[in-house]
Amino acid sequence: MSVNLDHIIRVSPRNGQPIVDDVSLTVADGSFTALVGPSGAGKTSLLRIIAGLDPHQGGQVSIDGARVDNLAARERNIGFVFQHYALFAHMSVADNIGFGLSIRPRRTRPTRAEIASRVAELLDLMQLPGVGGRYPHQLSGGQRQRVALARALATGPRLLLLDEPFGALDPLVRRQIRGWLRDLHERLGLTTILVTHDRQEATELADTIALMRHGRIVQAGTARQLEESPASPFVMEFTGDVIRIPGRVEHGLFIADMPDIHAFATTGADGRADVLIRPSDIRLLPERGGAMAWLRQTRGMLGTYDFTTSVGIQGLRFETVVPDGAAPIVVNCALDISAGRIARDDAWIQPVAVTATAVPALRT
Ligand SMILES: Nc1ncnc2c1ncn2[C@@H]1O[C@H](COP(=O)(O)OP(=O)(O)OP(=O)(O)O)[C@@H](O)[C@H]1O
Repeated sequence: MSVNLDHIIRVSPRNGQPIVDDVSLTVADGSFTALVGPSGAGKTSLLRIIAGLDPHQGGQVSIDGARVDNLAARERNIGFVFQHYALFAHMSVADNIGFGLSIRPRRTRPTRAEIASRVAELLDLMQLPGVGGRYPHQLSGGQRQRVALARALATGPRLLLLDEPFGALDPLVRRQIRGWLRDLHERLGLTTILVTHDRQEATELADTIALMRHGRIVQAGTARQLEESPASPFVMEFTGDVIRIPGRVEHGLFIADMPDIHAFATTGADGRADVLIRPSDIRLLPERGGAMAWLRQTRGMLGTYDFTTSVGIQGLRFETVVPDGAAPIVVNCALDISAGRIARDDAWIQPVAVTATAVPALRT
């Protein structure tokens, strides 16, 4: 099932402020999409609008090309699982899973035998054979969430919405469940939208990641696209480790405030600016400055350095490639940060590195 969101707006019923602010997104049939972003970004709200659980004040939601804005949640045939979408404690696992089928109107309701057979099939699919007679409190957290998934899938939806379904599970179980969920998604030909705080989880599971902030989607694409071509400094900081180095652009050069960092050419306009760089893109240049870098630990080709400038400024710690033949303490060194991106006020003034033409560090 494809999902198309067209300029969706939802305002807070409390204060009229936008919660979802002009969001457009296309989710392809059979794809796995992750909605990520900081707390309060509007991820859950967007999911609830798709599910039909919350109203929206502007825009259109279409599923498989047909508008569903006026359809109630149960008419959309969507499966959803929320982190705290508790199972019915007084019902057995089998009754929990079969619940959605058993409350259907008489003319579309399957027989008891058909429901039992569907429940057994789902328990098998969830790798939970033999637990149908147990009660939720007799299951582990991971098992309970799989039962919640089985319940969501019982009516045969082709669209599955998951809101932090594994948020309460311990990291090991969480990782195991990930592989299994992706497999389930493929096998059942589902279209899945997952809300998660966990960047790693989104990267491992999803074909498309939509990063939200302040009710908007700031960038949507593959994990690689977001990491390699972040649309803004916020996206770069959200998608991996970043070091921010303050400085200024002057006459076509970025000049860091800190000494022993080589200035480099930029096309950005003059004024205050920051370089944002992945630590592994920082190059340590022995014999090219007056600073000292102390190798704290190594990991393969990479080393974690503490960098102290020639005027004694400390505090820059980064993991990067250990230069050939470098001693554990590299004296008289400088840094090349020309592989970074230059930002001003949360926007790029130079989103990609201009081919490095680093000039010697200025001693300021
Ligand atoms: N029913 C509501 N009434 C008023 N405000 C709401 C309502 N639902 C959500 N909000 C507000 O909308 C904003 C977005 O909330 P939402 O839960 O969608 O964000 P989120 O990105 O899912 O956050 P989290 O990751 O913490 O779950 C928040 O500021 C929240 O307080």
